[in-house]
Order: sequence, then C-alpha cells, then structure tokens
Amino acid sequence: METAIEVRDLVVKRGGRTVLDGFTCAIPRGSVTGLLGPSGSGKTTLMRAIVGVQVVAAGAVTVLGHPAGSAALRSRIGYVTQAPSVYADLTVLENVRYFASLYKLGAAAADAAVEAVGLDRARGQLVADLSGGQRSRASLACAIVSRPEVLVLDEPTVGQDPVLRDELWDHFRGLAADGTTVLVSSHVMDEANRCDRLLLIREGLLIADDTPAAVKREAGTEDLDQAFLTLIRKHEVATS
Ligand SMILES: Nc1ncnc2c1ncn2[C@@H]1O[C@H](COP(=O)(O)OP(=O)(O)OP(=O)(O)O)[C@@H](O)[C@H]1O
Repeated sequence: METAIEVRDLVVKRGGRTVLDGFTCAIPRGSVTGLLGPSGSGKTTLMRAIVGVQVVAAGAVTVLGHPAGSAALRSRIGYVTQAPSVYADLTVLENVRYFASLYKLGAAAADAAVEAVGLDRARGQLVADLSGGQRSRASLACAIVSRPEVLVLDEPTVGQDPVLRDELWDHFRGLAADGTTVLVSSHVMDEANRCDRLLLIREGLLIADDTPAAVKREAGTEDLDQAFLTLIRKHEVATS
C-alpha cells in the first residue's frame, strides 16, 4: 500500500520538555487513520508536525513525497484545529465561499462542502450565532472545500450529536474511498472502530499501530477501551 505520510524518528520539544520522543509511523494513502491517546500525549503535536507548523528537534516528516510544510503541499493538505478557524462576522456560506475562492473554486464546491457537514439549514447564519458544534463543522467545511489529498482533523466530532457524528464519519469514509488520506484524532472509542488503522500514542511514544481488529486481538478483548488499557499496561511493563 502506498504511504501518504511518513514520520521517522521524530523528536519534538515544547516548553522545555520532550513531547514526541523518536516517533515513527507510516500512514497509508486513502485510509482513515485514528490517532488516539490520553490528553497531553502528543496527538496535536504530531498533527502540527505533519502539517508543517511545528518546530521539530530531530527526525523527518514526509507528506505525499515532500518534506512537511513545503510550499508544494499547501493546497494538497487540509488541517482542522480544535479551535474552529472561521470568520465570526461572516455567514457559514460566506466563509466557505471565501475559502473556495482561495482555490479558484466556485459556489458549487462551497455548497457541496456545506451540505457534506450538515450545515445546509444554517448556511445563511452568522458564524458568531452558531453553536460550538456547528462552528467546528463550518471550519471542517472550509477545510474540505478544496478536496485536499490529505486531511488532518483534530477531534472533529467533539460537541456533535450522535447522528451528526455518524454522518461525519460516513463522510470521512467516503473521502477515503475517493483516495483522500484522513488522519483523525479522537477520544471516542466507538469512532476508533470506524478507522482502517489506529495509532495509539502515550507520553509521546507509539504503543500500537494496527487495524482496530488487530489491536483488539492483541489485547485479547473485543472492547477497544479495554484493549487500549491493556496495551498501555503492557507497554508500561515492557519499558519499566
Ligand atoms: N504551546 C505549548 N508550549 C509548551 N508545551 C505545550 C504547548 N502545547 C502543548 N504543550 C505540551 O505538549 C504536550 C502534548 O500536547 P498535545 O497538545 O500534543 O497533546 P494532545 O494529545 O493533543 O492532548 P489533548 O487530547 O488534550 O488535545 C502536553 O504536555 C502539553 O502540555
């Protein structure tokens, strides 16, 4: 399988401490890969390194064959941060049309992105008047409007109701089926089951990189929550 994102021996220090400590992984093209781990384990830091906005101390990150952050990747990678980055004084549609125009795309692309994130009925509303969950979906619409080849999503389903979460995951799966590489961080284990592959990270170290089925098999349980606890404990024993 072709690799879209390759991270090799990555070391990142933030605030004087080592956040990623020799992290290595390869993410296949056209897959949905879930990035899971406790709060503060380094998920956002890894995503920042992949999109090229993180200063790294050592190692290499290659995306679609180019060093992370290089100009050639700018229109080929989309990133949705935890804090929605949309203009509060514009409507949903105005925001998405603005991002579409940056890529020389028209109204049809903007309409499709708004529909894909379930914001059709709120399209004329000012972002300032949206709920938190709607705002993060508006941010997602801006990121997907250009159909980037790699989509990096930091907890995109936080604050969404179960029906919308399900629809968003259907959308991620549809993007991957069309060849997009989707990297999603999440805390929610039922979402992890919908990924092709999982990266489990703890304290800056990779402790699992496999399919959900293989992760569960290795831990000897059908419950992913339990599987992760088991793998974390195994890892603690192995490294102590
Ligand atoms: N700007 C910063 N300056 C210094 N340290 C930081 C900074 N941002 C994050 N850190 C530290 O880096 C570590 C990893 O943070 P990161 O945001 O990557 O974790 P995370 O796994 O994404 O957490 P969460 O699930 O809570 O979003 C944490 O210990 C955090 O305190």
